[in-house]
Amino acid sequence: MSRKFIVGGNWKCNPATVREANTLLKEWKKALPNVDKSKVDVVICPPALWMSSLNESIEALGMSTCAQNVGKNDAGAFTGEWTASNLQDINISWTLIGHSERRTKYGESDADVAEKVAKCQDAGLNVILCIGETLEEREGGKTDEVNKRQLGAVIPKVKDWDKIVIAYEPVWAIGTGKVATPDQAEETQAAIRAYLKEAAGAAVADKVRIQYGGSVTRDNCAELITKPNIDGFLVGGASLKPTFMDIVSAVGPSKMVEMWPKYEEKMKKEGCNETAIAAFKYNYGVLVSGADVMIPESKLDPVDKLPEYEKLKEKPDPRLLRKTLILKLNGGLGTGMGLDKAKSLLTVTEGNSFLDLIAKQVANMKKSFKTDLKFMLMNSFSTSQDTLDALSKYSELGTGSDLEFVQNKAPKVTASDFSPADWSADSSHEWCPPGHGDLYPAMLGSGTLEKLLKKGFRYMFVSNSDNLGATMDLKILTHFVQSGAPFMMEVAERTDADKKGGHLAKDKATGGLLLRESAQCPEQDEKEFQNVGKYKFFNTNNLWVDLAALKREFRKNDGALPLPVMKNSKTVDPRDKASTKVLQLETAMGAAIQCFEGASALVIPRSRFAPVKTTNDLLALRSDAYQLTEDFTIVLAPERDGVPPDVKLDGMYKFADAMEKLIPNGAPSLIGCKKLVIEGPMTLAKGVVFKGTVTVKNSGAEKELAAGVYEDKTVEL
Ligand SMILES: O=C(CO)COP(=O)(O)O
Repeated sequence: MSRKFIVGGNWKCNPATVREANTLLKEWKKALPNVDKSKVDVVICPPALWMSSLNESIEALGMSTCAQNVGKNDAGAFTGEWTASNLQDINISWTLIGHSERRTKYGESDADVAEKVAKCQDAGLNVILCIGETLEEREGGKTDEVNKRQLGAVIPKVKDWDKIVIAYEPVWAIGTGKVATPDQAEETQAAIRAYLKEAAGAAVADKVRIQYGGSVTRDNCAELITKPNIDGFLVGGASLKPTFMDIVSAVGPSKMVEMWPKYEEKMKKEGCNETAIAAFKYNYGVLVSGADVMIPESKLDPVDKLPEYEKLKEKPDPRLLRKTLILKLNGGLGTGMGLDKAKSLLTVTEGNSFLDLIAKQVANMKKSFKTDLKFMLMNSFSTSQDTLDALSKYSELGTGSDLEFVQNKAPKVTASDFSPADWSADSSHEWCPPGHGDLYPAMLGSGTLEKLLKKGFRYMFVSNSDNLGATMDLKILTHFVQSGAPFMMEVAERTDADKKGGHLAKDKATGGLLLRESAQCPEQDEKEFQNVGKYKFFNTNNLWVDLAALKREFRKNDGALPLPVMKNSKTVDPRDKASTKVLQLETAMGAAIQCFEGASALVIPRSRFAPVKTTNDLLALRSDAYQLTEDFTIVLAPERDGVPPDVKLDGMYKFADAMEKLIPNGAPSLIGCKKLVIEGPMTLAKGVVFKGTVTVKNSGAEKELAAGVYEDKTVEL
């Protein structure tokens, strides 16, 4: 049977004045003018003194007023008490009974609670009966026993079960910010229902609603409410905020309840594993909860000092290499550069693709460290085959599941109603890769994490395959391991050119490190976001992860890492702008820094960060401004003094094949070039040398720029 949801707001002895209470009700009215009573009951428990005066406004919102307590007595000489009938008399038809604060702070026994319930039954009052175990009891394995005892005392007094709601509130979760995990709450509430069945019969067990209470917020409610034995919430602290209405909305006409079964079925049919499903469910839950993904300035402190690569003192320990995996993220298609295959197949320099260079780097590292380094790739469903083919000539790298694991797929979400996107013309368009934050669930779900740990691997160095500066560095590995940090991010100093990208910061509340991406910055804080003097560091996506700590985090969070979720608006068929609007839910792997307590960061030289995002980067890389070293890394020529040339190609060269046509004879010399701007159709002859700041323009038909030295000038062809 389906039970109607019920959400309670237990204000306890708050707020300070009745005026504030009225203001809160007005805020709620703005946020959600009227609750859909057919879907959810909402009861509000103000301090007793205000019940009468607030009742009308509460009812006007489609909610009911609920007392926080009631006497076990009838009318008479009971100073300070009120009776169940008194409540009925002032049109209050609900009360809480047995809240843990009444039990622990005012000595209410199971017998007192039972007597109160009996009085309410006689008066026809609805009761929310609160039960739950203390931390000590949970840790002593007594959770179910305590709940049974508290509930068992009441069962003989109940004649009308329609007037009873149970609120399971683990005492350790009340007001602590420590919410029970959805699985913990579900497991306990299922046991409560099983006991009800045993003691009061199947019909009762089936219809009685069981709320969960204890640090419920709008951020965690969407996930909890998907559990079959959680029929709503009893909310304390979060019910004193305007955003309490987000909890009501998440529970009432819940998209999660309505849509999740469809997603689950779709993902199962597609063969997605449990971890992939759990990861998407978390992301979808965040979407439908309407949780605020913004990180305002007021919540942040800047990070001023960090350890620096040049100052590391640890003595490099080569033994650690045998416990370390080098992982390259290779899920990206080079769509931005007009490719429909893995971006890493692009030729970078001297006939080598990114993959060739990576393979040669690894072979070289094995030689120089005299160790058999473990190397793997995370591919996506669209890059796997091409990549394995391209790497087959480097058999010493490994093959099959020893060489790769494949990123998960996630369903696209219809933007208008959050239903699973449907595109029968080509159902492959209904799926998308869920961002590189999927690294963690993909490692877990593919069994790779477990396999590596079993084989004695403990650490992972992960970087993007288009960052050829990201090589294994024993000094960094040793520093990471000896620091004992579970997670470490290589960061570089932001310059004006990086001000639009994300930055590292400290969470004011916890002191922990986090990343703020531009999509997470409220508009009014944009100036501070771009202040590179204040927020000095950016994430290079070269990350170091303790695999044992990763496994612990998964365990702690029910098999999903709670990474910030980004909504990417697209059309279901990316090439058909008129097709259905969809949202792609993505996470970023660097954001995991906030999930690990004690995570750290290291400032590295720019040479470890040389990504190729555009054909501008590619042209520069192909030129003599960069050199290919003996260990197959690409570094800036020493003459450049650490500063890459600033190349701005016309939009017509955005795609790699167009850029190839611009330089049919190879890249021009850029070793002495500060800035190069190319505008209009042209080709560069063999032997073109740019120096200083040069602009080349052509507005007519394609022309060739003749060989020669061009220095600090604008050339019109
Ligand atoms: O006691 C509670 C509700 O009755 C829960 O309080 P919190 O939501 O503040 O943890």
